[in-house]
Order: sequence, then C-alpha cells, then structure tokens
Amino acid sequence: MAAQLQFLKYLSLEDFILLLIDITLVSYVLYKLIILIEGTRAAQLLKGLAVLFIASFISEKLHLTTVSWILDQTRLMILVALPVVFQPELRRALEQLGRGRFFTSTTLLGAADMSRLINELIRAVEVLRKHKTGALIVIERGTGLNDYIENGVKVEGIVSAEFLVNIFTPLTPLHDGAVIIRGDRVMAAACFLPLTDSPYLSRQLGSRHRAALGITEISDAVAIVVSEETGTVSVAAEGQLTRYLEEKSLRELLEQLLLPKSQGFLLGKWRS
Ligand SMILES: Nc1ncnc2c1ncn2[C@@H]1O[C@H](COP(=O)(O)OP(=O)(O)OP(=O)(O)O)[C@@H](O)[C@H]1O
Repeated sequence: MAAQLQFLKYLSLEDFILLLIDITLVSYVLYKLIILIEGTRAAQLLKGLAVLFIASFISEKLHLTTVSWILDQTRLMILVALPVVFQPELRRALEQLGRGRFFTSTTLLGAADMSRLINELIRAVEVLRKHKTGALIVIERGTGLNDYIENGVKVEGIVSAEFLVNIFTPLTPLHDGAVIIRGDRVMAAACFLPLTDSPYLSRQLGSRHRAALGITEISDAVAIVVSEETGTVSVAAEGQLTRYLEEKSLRELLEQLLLPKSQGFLLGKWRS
C-alpha cells in the first residue's frame, strides 16, 4: 500500500488538489446513486449483476471456456437491457439533476408556512382515519405534476383540514381519486395517478396504495394514504411506502420530508 502511494510524492500541489476533487466527486455520485436505488428493485438487479460479474471472473480464472462465454453474452445482453429496466430510476435521477436551483424560479414556502400546511394535513388525516374514509393526498415538490392536475377536477382552494375531509367524504363528486396540493393550495381533486408495478408491495394493498407509490416513483412528490378498509395511514416518498403511521410518527415523517432544510421550500407562498 505504501509503495502504491509513492506516486503522490511526484504530484504537484495543483495535481493533488485536482485528484482530491476527482475522488470527492466520484464518491459523492456513488453515494447519491446508492441512496437513490436503496430498497428499490434496482438494488436487487444490481446485486444480481454483481453475482454475474463475480461468476464470470471466476469462470475465466478457471478457464471454463463455455461457461464464461455464456456469462459474457448474458452480461452484454443485461447491459443493453439496463436502461430499459432502470428507466424509472434513471428518470428520477435526471429529474433530480434538473431540479437543481439553477433551473428553478419558484417562490419559496418558508418553514412557518410549511408547518401550517403539515398541521392542516394531520388534522385532516386524523378525522379521515377515525371515520375510515379512504383518501389519497399528494404534495407536489420540485417536479411539476401538471399532467395529473389536468386529468382531475381543478379546484385551486386554500388547504384546510375541513376542506380536505369534505373532498374525500364518500358519495360526493370529488371523493374518488387523488388530491394534489401545490404550496398552500389544493390544485385539483379526483386525479388519476400512475400505478406502481412494484412486485414488493403487499398483496393486501390495492390501487390507492399503488397509485401513491406510483406518483412518488416518477416524481419527488410525497403522498399520504388513508385506507378505507383499515383506517391505517401510510406515506409514500421516493418510491417507498411507510405504513402504520400514528399521529406522532406521521408528523415526524412529514416534517422530515417537507420542512425546508435551509433556505426554504420550492413551493408557492401560503396565504393566511
Ligand atoms: N390510479 C389511481 N389514482 C388515484 N386514485 C386511485 C387510483 N386507483 C384507485 N384510486 C382510489 O382508490 C380507490 C380504490 O382503492 P382500493 O380499494 O383498490 O385500494 P386500496 O389500496 O386497497 O385502499 P383501501 O385500503 O382504502 O381499500 C378508488 O376508489 C380511488 O378512489
């Protein structure tokens, strides 16, 4: 190891700094990649791919010509198929890249306003849970959800717990489908969302939960689901579903996901 590090002696300060930047950048990208795919089907696929590479390496070392030829061909096929299989993850990664502040010009929603939004959401969810009223509430973040807002019924009303409960009351015209919130407003109700095709979702969960996961796989939105069957509350974000949330854990999770980390959140301004 010491011998391998000898070359550092011959580097100028400038080269050394460039090397450091290079390594930091690669580590950061790898770290982000791992975070992005952790717990998704992409992680399983990557593990499969790693096994294939190891098997191929061993068979080559042992001169198992036929086995290593087959493994080589399979590897090639998989590499070609990767962009297709990883399409949702790649899309999410590119969207995250494009969502950088560089390209955005949205107004910021500060911590106090976001806290008020979270309070209204929690008040609504507690009523819906108590009455076992099915609900699906999507909170838009950086990725625009206009496509889904447009397939629903435009509302554009200020968010309040009473308003949300009213929308999801059974047999009323807007109760079926999802509500989409942008900033301080319910933009639309009765929206139809894309369903996830994740094989890891429990069989007990039907299309409401699949829709919640689906929208978070193709965007950075956060979706809250209240089950009509059991009254349980779940939150979907980044293609992951967290189930059996009580009031306290729901608040903690929403604050973690929605509260601005530093400068404020990329959403519209709350009006009091
Ligand atoms: N693609 C979709 N987009 C938005 N809402 C949807 C979608 N699919 C189903 N829903 C909503 O979910 C309701 C049906 O829920 P379903 O019983 O299939 O799901 P579930 O996950 O088992 O939920 P629950 O526990 O509430 O029964 C529909 O009446 C509709 O309101």
